[in-house]
Amino acid sequence: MTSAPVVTHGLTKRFHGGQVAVDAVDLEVPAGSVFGFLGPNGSGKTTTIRMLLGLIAPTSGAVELLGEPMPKAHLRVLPRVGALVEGPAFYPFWTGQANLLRFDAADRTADPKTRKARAGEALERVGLSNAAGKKVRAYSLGMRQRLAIAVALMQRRELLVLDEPTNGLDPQGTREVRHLIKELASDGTTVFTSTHLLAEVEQVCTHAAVMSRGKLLRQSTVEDLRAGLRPRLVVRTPDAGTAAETLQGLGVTDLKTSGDTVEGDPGELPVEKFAAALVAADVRIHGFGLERPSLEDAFVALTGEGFDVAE
Ligand SMILES: Nc1ncnc2c1ncn2[C@@H]1O[C@H](COP(=O)(O)OP(=O)(O)OP(=O)(O)O)[C@@H](O)[C@H]1O
Repeated sequence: MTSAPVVTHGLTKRFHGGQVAVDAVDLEVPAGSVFGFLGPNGSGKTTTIRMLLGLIAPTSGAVELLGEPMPKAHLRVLPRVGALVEGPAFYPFWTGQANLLRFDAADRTADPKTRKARAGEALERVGLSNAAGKKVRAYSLGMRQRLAIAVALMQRRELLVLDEPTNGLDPQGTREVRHLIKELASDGTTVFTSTHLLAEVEQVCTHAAVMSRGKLLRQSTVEDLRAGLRPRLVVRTPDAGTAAETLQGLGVTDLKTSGDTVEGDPGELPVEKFAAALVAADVRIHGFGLERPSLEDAFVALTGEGFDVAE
């Protein structure tokens, strides 16, 4: 059995001034997963990632990366981990390839004899082979971010830790980076990526952990995150008032009406009976169906707040 590449026990960070940024977090990231570390701005994601990588010390708790204790084993562990925490600063007037070679030259664990070949491979993996000889100044934002990921890929990595890798990118750049993450994961690398975007988790991740105000609320497969919520019955009709009354009479709970839409929790009731009952009550039906809850619904159910509410 392979042990989980990232494990934390009661990981806590209290900054000077008493603020608890990360509060007793127990993470377990399965091998081979694309793990979305999800939470609004300020929920403690970056602070957690910095502790995982040994960039700051926890106030209490423990971190294991690739089965080894951090930061104690950092010399053995970190060469097996590619990280993108704060984007590396590139020289704009140097080519992408020259920038990669420079970062590798600063890495004492890197073999200078294989440097050029490794840079070529990393550029290939992020889809920048054709732009290797272009100055970084001429790169789009997406290309720069892919180059930053190439820095992390200069050596073979078992684990990639990415802090908001699509932050600040335009839609095209975002698509490029999401595609790249999926591709990296498809050859077995575990990817741990933080994000404040639910869509990113839906599109890219197999697993997710939800952070809110420093606490880890839930971690599971993305599928199970949604599965906790029942589908909602949604009816679109110009006769919303009568529809709501009829559905209530049939036992639908948690009914909400907004404009021409009535929705509610059908529980275990047979849905096929509802349409007939609505028609019998002279309700004109423009739309009728069961809607699968979104990840956003799951998030709101977990935290009791909208996703964009930061603090
Ligand atoms: N060096 C620091 N000193 C004091 N407080 C800090 C420090 N770094 C972070 N914090 C606070 O800790 C909390 C968590 O911040 P953190 O950056 O980990 O959140 P985040 O989820 O990564 O959000 P963002 O996406 O905005 O970076 C915030 O309230 C932040 O203001």
